[in-house]
Amino acid sequence: MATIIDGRALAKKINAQTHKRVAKLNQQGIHPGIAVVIAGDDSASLIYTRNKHKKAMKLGINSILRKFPRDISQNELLAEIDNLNKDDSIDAILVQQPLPPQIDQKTITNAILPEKDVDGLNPLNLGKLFANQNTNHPIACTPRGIMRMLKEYEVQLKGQNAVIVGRSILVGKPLLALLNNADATVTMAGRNTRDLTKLTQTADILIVAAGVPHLIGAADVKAGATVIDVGINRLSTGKLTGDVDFDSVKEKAGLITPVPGGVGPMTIATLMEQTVDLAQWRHHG
Ligand SMILES: Nc1nc(=O)c2c([nH]1)NC[C@@H]1CN(c3ccc(C(=O)N[C@@H](CCC(=O)O)C(=O)O)cc3)C=[N+]21
Repeated sequence: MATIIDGRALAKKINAQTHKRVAKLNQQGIHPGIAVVIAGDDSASLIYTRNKHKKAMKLGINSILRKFPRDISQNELLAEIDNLNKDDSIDAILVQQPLPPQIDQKTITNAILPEKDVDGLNPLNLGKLFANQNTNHPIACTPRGIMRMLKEYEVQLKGQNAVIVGRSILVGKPLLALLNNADATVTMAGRNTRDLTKLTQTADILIVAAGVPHLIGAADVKAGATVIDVGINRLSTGKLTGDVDFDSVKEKAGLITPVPGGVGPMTIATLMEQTVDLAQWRHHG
């Protein structure tokens, strides 16, 4: 029976620290602010947006939401980002993914000032991450939150086999760099991977971000492994479920994150923390 990683408890601890940091910055006349831009009505994005907004208010972070219809043009969206880049009250800009098909994700990502890129997706920030530069640069919040959980639960990374299922720019790729920088032996798998089961069975650390409900069952997992479930799937019953069959895998894994209550709250806490980081870096270097 695995130890269940309590993402909510750790997020609470981080949020308390963030709250204190915000109060301190306020005394120096600095008021951290985040802008979230959303186009369309993807359900995961709406959950995220709602939770984020509530949390920001609670921690004293200014939060503005710019919501656009799904038929917004790329130029309109770029103009909005340009305004936020120039707005001195905004430290962090997050453009929700996925974007509607008429909009090129890379063009949008490149338009966000690297100093305000709270998702860490701008090529300059991604480059610093892959180059393992220990300078102040933002890192995608879900991967950073996952690394924080692994640290909290004292999961050894050096020399361990880490398998990431899912190759997205928001989760898989930054995690590849982070785990590699921590001296793990990292394998990236995706929908084209042959014999996924055989590969995941080699994982000491298995991170699943595929967006496929219950993709991973007990037979896919090595006994005692650390299993991190990044999936967030809304079932027709309205229930949230991950990419891992929690009930069976928890009997075999050593450590496991639940959905909800695992990676999700950590992503939000890290987003808040990193918004404050960006405010601090922008004002103090
Ligand atoms: N540019 C961008 N950056 C993102 O980081 C990003 C994104 N776009 N688009 C959407 C996905 C999804 N995502 C979530 C984060 C937290 C919860 C979350 O708070 N989950 C709670 C929710 C529980 C509930 O409300 O029922 C939990 O797992 O316990 C959900 C979803 C971030 N994403």
